[in-house]
Amino acid sequence: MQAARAAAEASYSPYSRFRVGAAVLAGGTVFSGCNVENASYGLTVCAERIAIFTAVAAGHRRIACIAVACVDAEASATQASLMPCGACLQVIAEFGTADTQLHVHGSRSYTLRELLPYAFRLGQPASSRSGC
Ligand SMILES: O=c1ccn([C@H]2C[C@H](O)[C@@H](CO)O2)c(=O)[nH]1
Ligand SMILES: [Zn+2]
Repeated sequence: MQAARAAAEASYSPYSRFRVGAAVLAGGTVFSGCNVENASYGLTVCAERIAIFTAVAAGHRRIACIAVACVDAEASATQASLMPCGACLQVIAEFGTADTQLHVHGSRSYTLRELLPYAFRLGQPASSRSGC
């Protein structure tokens, strides 16, 4: 959670002014990311996916857990629904397991099973595939 909060400081969020940071534990190393927005709003990528893709780019295929922090949460009227979005849950499903813990905004923790009980999967998970 500390790494997630630190990562949020680099958030590029001039449109939403909503700074989010995420940190994943993979192979004993913490990889972090922040949300990166775009003038073409739909191109925005969440902090969670940046953190996970950074871990994958470093050679990891399995994430142990993920923490997400929004440093602007206290000022936000949407505080009650600060949960990872569906796209990020699907990406967590790709590299985690049903038991992967999500530590959300310092409030409480959830398993992926709780938040995405019916994740879409194609055969073997990415982590156990050989080759690419
Ligand atoms: O779990 C979340 C929810 C939202 N955002 C980002 C996307 C966008 O930049 C801003 C507002 O939705 O927050 C994240 O990074 N992670
Ligand atoms: Zn997301």
